[in-house]
Amino acid sequence: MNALAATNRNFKLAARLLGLDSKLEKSLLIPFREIKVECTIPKDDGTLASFVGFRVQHDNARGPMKGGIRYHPEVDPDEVNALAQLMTWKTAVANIPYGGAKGGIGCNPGDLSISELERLTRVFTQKIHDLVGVHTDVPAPDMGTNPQTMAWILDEYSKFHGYSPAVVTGKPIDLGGSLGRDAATGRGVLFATEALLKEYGKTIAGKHVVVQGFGNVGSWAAQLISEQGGKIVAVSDITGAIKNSSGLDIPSLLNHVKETHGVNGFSGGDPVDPNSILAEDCDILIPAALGGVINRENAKDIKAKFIIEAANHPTDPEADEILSKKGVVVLPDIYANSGGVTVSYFEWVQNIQGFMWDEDKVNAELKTYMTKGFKDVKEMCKAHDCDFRMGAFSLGVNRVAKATLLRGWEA
Ligand SMILES: NC(=O)C1=CN([C@@H]2O[C@H](COP(=O)(O)OP(=O)(O)OC[C@H]3O[C@@H](n4cnc5c(N)ncnc54)[C@H](O)[C@@H]3O)[C@@H](O)[C@H]2O)C=CC1
Ligand SMILES: O=C(O)CCC(=O)C(=O)O
Repeated sequence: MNALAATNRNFKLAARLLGLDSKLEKSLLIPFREIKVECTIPKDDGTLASFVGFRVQHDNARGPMKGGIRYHPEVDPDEVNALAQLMTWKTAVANIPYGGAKGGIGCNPGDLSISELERLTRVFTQKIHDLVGVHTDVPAPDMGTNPQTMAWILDEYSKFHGYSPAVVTGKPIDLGGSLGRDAATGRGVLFATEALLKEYGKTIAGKHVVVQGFGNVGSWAAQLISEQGGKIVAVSDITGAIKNSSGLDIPSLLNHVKETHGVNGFSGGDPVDPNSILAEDCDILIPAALGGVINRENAKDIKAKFIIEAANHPTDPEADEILSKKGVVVLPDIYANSGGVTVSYFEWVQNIQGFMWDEDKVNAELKTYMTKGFKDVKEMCKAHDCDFRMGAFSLGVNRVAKATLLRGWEA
């Protein structure tokens, strides 16, 4: 099932659980605006290269639309639509005053030089600058983008609208970025995991953990979980996969990745087939890379008792059914990876106030939001006798539906 069909399916199940009026259901499903732009740049060798960029603004009932920008060869309109919709429910689950959006450019950032990436980012920003803004739509990093990408967007946007640091989040600290944003999604994954395990009378100490994806989210999650005594027994990224059943030395692995740009070849572990990493023996599985990786083909092989969705839409609905029958507990993306957008919200608030928080305050506030989010999701699970995915979807959809009804439709 593609990402959009899967996300629509989960939304519709939640809408039924809540007994939403069918007209309201339809209006919540249709995106507010879909933008598709052509971005042509001169490459370093003087030839031209054309790319397609997207920004889907899904819903703004609860506030400015918010969500990352992804640079990846597989970016397509359906996927961006699904990811934008997920942002709407995610910001509502986190209870931060935003709607949802997502963007992307179909490109392989690894094939482009820094100056080509800068030109591409600037052309994309020129094409969308009048449709984003501090109080309309606030982009942030996602797969393949980073604080430098946000700095270029900020600079290009500011040429048209005056200096506007709050138009993007996930910026470099020197340009008004928030302390703690870099680690925030991974730290949120740690807090979510702790909250879930507590529910089962367990802690992270000694748990065997597998992480798929070792970029911003996966590497921070692995580092913070290992600092709490969790054993990271296997990790993978685009370059390969490694395992060590006594636990990988994460600080050494981080150094290796800094030097070689991938986990492949790390001497503190044995190479393993990246295609079988999800089936490695562990207590906790953390997908932190692409969507749709847990599907009807491989769900039966998963040995983890808990899956914490650090990636967006890593689990297909057909896999959800198989996992549920196996008794595997899945903590869904729209709660589990909401730490990133939550600290993006703190960054936006700091920019608007012209004030900077220290990192301890950022991390403490993040913990408060993640803990409250878990409690709210759990209450929905209890009220509707459903799993965590439906608990989170019904919580998010209900909050957006309430805001939509309060604002009304009168023209
Ligand atoms: N950056 C953020 O704040 C947030 C990111 N996410 C989600 O987390 C996931 C990861 O995002 P980031 O860490 O920001 O991206 P990133 O670009 O920093 O890292 C992506 C990682 O995935 C790996 N990867 C790519 N294809 C792979 C494959 N086929 N198998 C295994 N690994 C593969 C890459 O090598 C890299 O290690 C995405 O699904 C993203 O949407 C969710 C919430 C916030
Ligand atoms: O930090 C943000 O605004 C958005 C992060 C994001 O794209 C996500 O949560 O999937």
